[in-house]
Amino acid sequence: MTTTQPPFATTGESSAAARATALTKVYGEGETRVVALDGIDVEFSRGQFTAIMGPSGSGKSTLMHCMAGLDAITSGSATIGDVELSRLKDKHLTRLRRDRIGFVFQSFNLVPTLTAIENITLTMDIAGRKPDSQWLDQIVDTVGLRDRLKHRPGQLSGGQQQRVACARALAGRPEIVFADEPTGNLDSRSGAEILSFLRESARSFGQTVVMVTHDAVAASYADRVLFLADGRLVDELVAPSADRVLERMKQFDGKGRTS
Ligand SMILES: Nc1ncnc2c1ncn2[C@@H]1O[C@H](COP(=O)(O)OP(=O)(O)OP(=O)(O)O)[C@@H](O)[C@H]1O
Repeated sequence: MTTTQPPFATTGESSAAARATALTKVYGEGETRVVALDGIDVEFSRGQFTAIMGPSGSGKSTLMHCMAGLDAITSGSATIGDVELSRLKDKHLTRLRRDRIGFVFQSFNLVPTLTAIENITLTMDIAGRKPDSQWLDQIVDTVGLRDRLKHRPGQLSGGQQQRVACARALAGRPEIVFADEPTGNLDSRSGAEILSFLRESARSFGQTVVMVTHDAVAASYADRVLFLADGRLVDELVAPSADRVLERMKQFDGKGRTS
């Protein structure tokens, strides 16, 4: 069997793990036309943990979906490493998502019939990639799952399930991890563990992480917070505290516009 090099193999020279340039996303047309993203320019540097905040409908999920190749963009560009997503055919986009991007969802999205360790290595098993056992060990220990690896999701608490999902996201050493409200279904203690892990993965492992959240405390774990309103990037806080994030959020009115 011959294996072909994926078209998204890159030199690794780009300093940013991901980048949006004049990224625009329009849904519908005519009366139902919605400009969800309106010319976004943003860079996600390697090893940086970024939180995305903004009022409901401001475009947070759309930005994440477009950057992760889950939604097609209308104009501009979205790149992972040096790869322009809009140039990829579906098959290659699927492969890029599988091999280069890690996902953590609010609802964990684990396979109920598989054990924790089988869930963690599932993506690599599907890709036919052999997990790096030393790396796996390190992740499993960092998330504190060593004694739960043979448990199925139904035998784990929500926090433990989300730790499995985090380990799964990092297992293949992806270019970038996208986390969509990862603590939305967790109590504050379990949430804090997940957020500490995401922060630690950026600091200790150089993992690039982008997280959408509504929670100022969650955002304060990030290196920086981006604020969206009406599909535009309107502000950024570096080394945020929960108080500063809350203060900034108060400047949005109920319709999601900045005051
Ligand atoms: N599939 C779709 N079809 C049409 N409009 C959509 C679609 N997805 C999102 N939108 C619209 O795009 C805009 C941005 O939505 P998006 O879900 O990205 O916002 P959000 O900031 O993630 O909101 P929330 O905080 O409520 O999850 C909204 O006006 C939304 O109604």
